[in-house]
Amino acid sequence: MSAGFGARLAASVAARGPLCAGIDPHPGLIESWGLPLDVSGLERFALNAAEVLGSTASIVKPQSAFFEAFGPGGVAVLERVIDTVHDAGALVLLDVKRGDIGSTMAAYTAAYVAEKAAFTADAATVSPYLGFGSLDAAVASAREAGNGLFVLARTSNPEAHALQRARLEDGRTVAQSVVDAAAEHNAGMEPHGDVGVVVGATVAPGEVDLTRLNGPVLAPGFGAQGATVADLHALFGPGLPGVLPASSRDLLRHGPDSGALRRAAQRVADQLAGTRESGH
Ligand SMILES: O=c1ccn([C@@H]2O[C@H](COP(=O)(O)O)[C@@H](O)[C@H]2O)c(=O)[nH]1
Repeated sequence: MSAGFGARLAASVAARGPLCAGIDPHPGLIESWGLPLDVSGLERFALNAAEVLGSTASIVKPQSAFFEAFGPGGVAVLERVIDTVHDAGALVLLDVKRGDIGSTMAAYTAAYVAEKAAFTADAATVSPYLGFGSLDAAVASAREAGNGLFVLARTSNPEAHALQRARLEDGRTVAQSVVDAAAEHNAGMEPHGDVGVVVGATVAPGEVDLTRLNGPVLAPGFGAQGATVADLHALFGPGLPGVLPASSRDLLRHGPDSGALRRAAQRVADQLAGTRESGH
């Protein structure tokens, strides 16, 4: 078994900074790159983005939905994107947001993050909204394979407020209970555990307490959804400890020119690295 996901992620972030670069081949973006809206256009778009972003960011997050939308041919492109990102030196977080009863989660885990998984991602996003316990077997087999999971806690979209800020009988919010359950899985792991959470960069400061998490935090909503570096500071504190700010459209709009896309990603990576060095 290779080093655990938490350790591999820490090493990659130490080398390249915390930017999580997203590959979301929106139809409008594929067309804006002058490419046809078919599997050949998807392939050129996604492999170009994978080469460039995979050599700049510590972790790259392909959004599976945009590949699935093209059918089996699109899923085959997704497989090649994962290999291309790995060849370029970054980790792969596959954004699939799977959630189901435990026995079905075992099949999703076999697809994405278990030993000899069909897709060779380093981590995948999962939903705890069938009960956090439905993810227990997935956590165990991802960990056994040296891979990780990111559990949706407090997502970046405005529609999530009512559900995720609702209070349980013990007074905690639903989102906080997800963070606390992830923390239990990460307790005692070094440098940190392999069960991350998703907390949108658009969320109001103070809503979730991450102090006991001991795991990574994926923060989408940075860039195209409006959150800024200042918002990241306000929400997560100085130095952004363990936080992976995620940006997709706001980077990809700089293509198809590889140099322009690379410079855009490097600019954001430098901005975030400066944040960590100066601690503000
Ligand atoms: O709370 C969440 C969880 C996941 N996402 C995903 O992240 C990217 C965001 O794309 P942008 O273009 O940077 O807005 C996308 O794949 C979402 O499905 C999220 O936005 N919020």
